[in-house]
Amino acid sequence: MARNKFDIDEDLESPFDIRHFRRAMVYIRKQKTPMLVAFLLSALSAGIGLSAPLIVQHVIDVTIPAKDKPALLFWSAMTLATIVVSVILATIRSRIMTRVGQDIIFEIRSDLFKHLQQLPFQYYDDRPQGKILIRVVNYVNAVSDVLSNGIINFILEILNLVFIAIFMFAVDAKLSLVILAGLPIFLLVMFLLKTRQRRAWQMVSNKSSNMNAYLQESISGIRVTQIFTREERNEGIFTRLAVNYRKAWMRAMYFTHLVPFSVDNLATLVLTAIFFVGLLVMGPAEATFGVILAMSAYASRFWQPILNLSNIYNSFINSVAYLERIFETLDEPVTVSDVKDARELPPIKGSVTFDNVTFAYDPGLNILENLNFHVKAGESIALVGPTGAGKTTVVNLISRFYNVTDGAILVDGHDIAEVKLKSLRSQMGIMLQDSFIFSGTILDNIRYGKLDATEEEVIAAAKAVCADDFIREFEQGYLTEVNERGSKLSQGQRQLISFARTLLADPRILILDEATSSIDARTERLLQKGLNELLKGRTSFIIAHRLSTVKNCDRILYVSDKGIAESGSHDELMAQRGRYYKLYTAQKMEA
Ligand SMILES: Nc1ncnc2c1ncn2[C@@H]1O[C@H](COP(=O)(O)OP(=O)(O)OP(=O)(O)O)[C@@H](O)[C@H]1O
Repeated sequence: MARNKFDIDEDLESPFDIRHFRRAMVYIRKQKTPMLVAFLLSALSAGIGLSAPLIVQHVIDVTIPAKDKPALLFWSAMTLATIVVSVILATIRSRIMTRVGQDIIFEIRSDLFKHLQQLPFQYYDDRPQGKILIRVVNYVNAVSDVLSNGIINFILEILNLVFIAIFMFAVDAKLSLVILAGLPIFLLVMFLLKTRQRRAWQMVSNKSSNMNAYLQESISGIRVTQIFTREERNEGIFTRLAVNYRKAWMRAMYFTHLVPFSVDNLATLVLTAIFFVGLLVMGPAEATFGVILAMSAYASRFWQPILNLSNIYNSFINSVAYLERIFETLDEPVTVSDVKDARELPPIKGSVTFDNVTFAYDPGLNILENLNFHVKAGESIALVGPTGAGKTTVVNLISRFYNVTDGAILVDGHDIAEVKLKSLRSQMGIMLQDSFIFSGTILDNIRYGKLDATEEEVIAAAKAVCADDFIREFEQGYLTEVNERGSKLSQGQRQLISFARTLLADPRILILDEATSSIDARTERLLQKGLNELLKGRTSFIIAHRLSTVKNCDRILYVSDKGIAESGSHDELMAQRGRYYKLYTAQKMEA
């Protein structure tokens, strides 16, 4: 059951939960030295920057009236120096923090990727891939700034505010009170606007996630879309998602623009109040031109840190939701993993026993019930039966892609739930229905599971599965680049390549799920010969709908009704005249 379809919004308005930030401290702590350096540089740069209005006031009120040219030159040079030093310090800080932000992103993303690689099939069965991608890419990007710059900026803006207040009061206390009088109105406007702005941006994030999920699904399914000429309808769905995104974006931008607009207006109001109080109430003796100018400069600077603090607060709140999603992914239990005292599975001979195995993907809906069978090492077993009967499920359980709900599966007498997964899967060769091809060369693809295989070994495996001929027909042969999913290759060629990949690993147990379904009859006959050689001495489970390909197996299991309805060799089952017999004769007649 998909928990989150492409058109279902995620809940991004989480209550502020300090635990997420505490957990994020693991990443931040590693960066504490560069962050401390950046903080000191910023504090220094801000302090130097704040002294400029004081210099201006001194020059206007003292130096110019005294016509003191050397002092004027000195203060001009000082002003220039404050600007240059501030810019240099700010640049260094920005470089350091960009690095810190990227390092944090790198760490979180690596942890996510590592975890995603371990998550069981079940996790991927349950959610759209696009939404997983968004977590790894967008959400991590979104939190990096808060985790790196957010904390430093938060402290800096508070310090900035305190310093501005000190400088302001040092110039004139009365006019400073005028500025402070605007504060309650400013805070109220901020509170009202910022909450809406934050929600609006969360909506943007949600709509972008939905669009991404649908886009991903559409790209994966493009062939089916075109076959069924669903393009127009899909465009309709995409348009709806894109329109929702645009609406959300427009609304978010409306608030984003409204904030500085309101701040500017408020700042102008306060400035007017300064002029009014300074000129009309205090008079020119007390409120000199220099004082008015310096106070105007501080007044306009005073709102910026408050505005920045409210931005930081909003980012913190948003990040909580993103962090929650990131940590939720990291906390997703690896349900199929090594148990506490898991043993290494020694080199196996290849016997397999299903001991009263019951299995359900979704609780209560058993796909297999009390399944019992024993396969001797070296035996070749065919699993046949109607669509959806559970054949793939049986082989997925042998490789422990899912845990059994009840009972046990034994390989050479070892319960597979108690041995190390790696030691189990490395002795198995599994060829799934979907023969996935990765981007890279054909050689890389065959070598995928055995990186140290020599070129000769790769070629030998390809020859064994009759893939060598068609590979050599490509201009670049084994070095031909194939793209992800192998769209340059035919379905049969993809199957042959993944066949070679499976065999190269020289497994003791071989699982072939519809491995030859797309291969033409002539190649299949050739393949069968090679295969018979290769299967010798190995235990094999072969799922095939084309019964002609499995009739030579030692034993055929007819899977149906949550269990095995018939079991025996081809001849035995034909003699029984049961379900296998019916299926076989029906196929024979069709042929
Ligand atoms: N990931 C999953 N989550 C929930 N149910 C599943 C999942 N995979 C398969 N099923 C269900 O389990 C049953 C058995 O599926 P399975 O793929 O094992 O059948 P099969 O015999 O291999 O079919 P086919 O011949 O079509 O490949 C089906 O009813 C299917 O709907």
